[in-house]
Amino acid sequence: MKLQLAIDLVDTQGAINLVKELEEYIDVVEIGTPVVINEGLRAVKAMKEAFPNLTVLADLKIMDAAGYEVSQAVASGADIVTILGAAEDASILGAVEEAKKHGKQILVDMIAVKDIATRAKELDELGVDYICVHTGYDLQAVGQNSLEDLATIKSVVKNAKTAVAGGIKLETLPEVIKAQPDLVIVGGGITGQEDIKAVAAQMQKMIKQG
Ligand SMILES: O=C([C@H](O)CO)[C@H](O)[C@H](O)COP(=O)(O)O
Repeated sequence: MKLQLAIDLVDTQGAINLVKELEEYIDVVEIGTPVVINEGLRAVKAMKEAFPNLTVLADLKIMDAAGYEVSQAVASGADIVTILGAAEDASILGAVEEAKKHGKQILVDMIAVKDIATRAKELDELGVDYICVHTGYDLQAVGQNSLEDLATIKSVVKNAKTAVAGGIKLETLPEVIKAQPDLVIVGGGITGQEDIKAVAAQMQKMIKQG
């Protein structure tokens, strides 16, 4: 099980400053969708240049023109690129093919997918690397989480790794760990805390203990 730090609400320099403090506790750093919208793929490039040994995920949430968009993210230094599970199969295949060409990976974000079990099975067969259940900010605000969906994808997926994101905090991490995803994605549960180092260190410890 690995820990991914999602960085959403700062600029490129703010993101780099966060990783300077937290690098030793995380396995993957995510340049979040709001950062990409504000700063473009330059944020991904700057992160990879600052931390060449860290796995960098570009949270583009691609919906179309997938091969091209993945190619641009990879050229900017992304190791993993996200696409939406609701995208057409042709887009998913385009993303997978482009990523594989460069030895990179695709994470599918299942946000807003209604039939999680059926779509996860299809995506697994399309050869994606990760399938991620995700409660976005807008549904976190009404108290939802993704634990049930995580159990669902774990029961149908044969090859892809599983991931979970959305509102995970230190207090809810034990429940998430119990469900055994391959990747735990945490944003505000670290970046929004007073002592970000202590929280990240504690999360890393708990995740390593599995
Ligand atoms: O993907 C995300 C969201 O849609 C905003 O882009 C977040 O990175 C993801 O939800 C993790 O962040 P937290 O919910 O703050 O843990």
